[in-house]
Amino acid sequence: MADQNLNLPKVIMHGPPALSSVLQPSYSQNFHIINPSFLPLHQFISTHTHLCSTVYAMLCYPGYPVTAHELRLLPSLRLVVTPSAGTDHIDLSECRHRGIRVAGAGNLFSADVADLAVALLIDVTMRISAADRCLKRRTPFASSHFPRSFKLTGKKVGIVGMGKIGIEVAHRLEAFGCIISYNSRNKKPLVKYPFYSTVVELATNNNALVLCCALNDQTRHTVNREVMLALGKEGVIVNVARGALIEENELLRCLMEGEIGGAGLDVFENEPHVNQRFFLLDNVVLSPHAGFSTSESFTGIAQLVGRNLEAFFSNKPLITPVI
Ligand SMILES: O=CC(=O)O
Repeated sequence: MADQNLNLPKVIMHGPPALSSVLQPSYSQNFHIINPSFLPLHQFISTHTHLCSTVYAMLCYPGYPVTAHELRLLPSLRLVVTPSAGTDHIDLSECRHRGIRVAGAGNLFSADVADLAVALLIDVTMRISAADRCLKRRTPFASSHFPRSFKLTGKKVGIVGMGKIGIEVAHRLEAFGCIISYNSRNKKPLVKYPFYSTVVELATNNNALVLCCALNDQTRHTVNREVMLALGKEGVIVNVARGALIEENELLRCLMEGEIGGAGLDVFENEPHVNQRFFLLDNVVLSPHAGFSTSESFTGIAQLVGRNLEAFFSNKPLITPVI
């Protein structure tokens, strides 16, 4: 445990052992940080029942589920903070039910994630990573051996999820002369782009799909074989949201059989595991869930997490509330 001062408000970590680095040292001094380190949360709590009975806040991390079970283990818990925009690892309805507040990353990563989405789309359509691999294998002057790339200018791009990230992607792609349309839970009155009420229709009418929506029971596996076939043989899928939005085995099959043109993926269905069949495909560009790991944003999130904890323990409004 990093801090033995039992008079400070207790914050329990639920994530990778290095999760405490998501809090600036200046903030850490204000809290009694409890870090189970390599122990699973439930095991740590069952051997430290007394200590954990007065934990009011949890700092969690995507990939480490905060289910009704974990929440029940901490009877005094009143706040969950995640250093992420996505909250699919947290049982929000149980939090609501128990009156537990939740704070996230707000808009902090939107620009970085949108930049990465556009970078992946450019890379897949212009075959930059594939060309780089080709030259480095010392293939004699690559361009004559190399399959033709595609223009991005003038392409029709459908965005799934027109939230903070989706809108940033749309603005960037407009500068490339792309024609934007979108799908989301509901048509957004303030969004000027054409709306399609299903992802299949969006795919039918576009050359590329960029996935920017939240993962939930309605959106899980929203990109299935029907969507991929509707997108077509030159279609490209970019995913910077959550891996389980796509039926990954179908994606692999469609990529291998040439049913779609390519994919740019920052997220995977079984993270941190990445299906190795992707490594064999030249029409795929991969990134290790890095949309939110710029140095600037890392510094920003370490401050934001601390500010949310401070606000909560001083009875002030959360800075970036989810609920
Ligand atoms: O995946 C990253 C995030 O949800 O912020």
